Amino acid sequence: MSTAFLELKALSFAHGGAAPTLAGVDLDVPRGELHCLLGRSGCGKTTLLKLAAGLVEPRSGHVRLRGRPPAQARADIGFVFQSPTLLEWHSVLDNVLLPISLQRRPAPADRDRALHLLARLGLDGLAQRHPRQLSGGQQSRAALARALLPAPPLLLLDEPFAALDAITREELQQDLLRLCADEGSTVLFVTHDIAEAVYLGDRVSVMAGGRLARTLVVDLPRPRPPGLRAHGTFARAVARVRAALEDSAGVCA
Ligand SMILES: Nc1ncnc2c1ncn2[C@@H]1O[C@H](COP(=O)(O)OP(=O)(O)OP(=O)(O)O)[C@@H](O)[C@H]1O
Repeated sequence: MSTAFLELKALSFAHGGAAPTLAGVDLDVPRGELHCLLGRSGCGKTTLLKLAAGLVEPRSGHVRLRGRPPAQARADIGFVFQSPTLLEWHSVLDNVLLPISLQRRPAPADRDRALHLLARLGLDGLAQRHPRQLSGGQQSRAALARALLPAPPLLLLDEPFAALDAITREELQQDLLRLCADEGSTVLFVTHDIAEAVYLGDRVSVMAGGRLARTLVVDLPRPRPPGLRAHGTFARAVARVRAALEDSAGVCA
């Protein structure tokens, strides 16, 4: 019996009649883990997240979230895909409340939680603005607040900070770690940034050519101490993951 919270088993997928995009992917993510996926462009990371979210069906193999297929566990999954979109005609607060208001009328407690998350993500005072009145980084924060609002047990994040400057990105990485620790979320996080994967991840999986080439444990303290990025242990962890990524390069088409 598997103890995985999220289980991907012998997962294969192809877009239309094309060659497999994913082939034989096995991954067990335990509850509370922040698991990063790294890999060259086109190796299948987004496709893997879509399978985990139940947005597409595998050709073979299966996904289970606490033993259930994702289609039966939608309420337990929050996601932020690349270039998160907010609804232009809604306020920031209403955008954050969207996962609730799609199901029922938000209660005062939902509103309080939305405002709390916005404040935690540095957006106090912007709740009544419209998305076009926010910077790109603020929009990313609002999209993250929206994904976190229902306190989903599983968060699927596809390069959510890719468009941001380095400092905003580091702030959001810290916010994400704090919020996930508080909420007990399990996270599958796609990134191209090796340092980001090492800073965030309990483990990092390297994808290549539609397969998981290697999974490495990140042996750094939790919570991440201040100044960690300047420390030799961090540089060594980054170098180890970089070497795994370079080793996998020959596998990637
Ligand atoms: N809708 C689609 N129809 C056909 N092929 C697709 C479709 N979406 C993705 N692909 C192909 O599937 C492969 C994997 O795409 P995917 O988006 O999963 O890669 P990725 O690793 O997330 O890439 P990136 O890092 O550039 O976002 C690519 O070769 C891509 O061209």
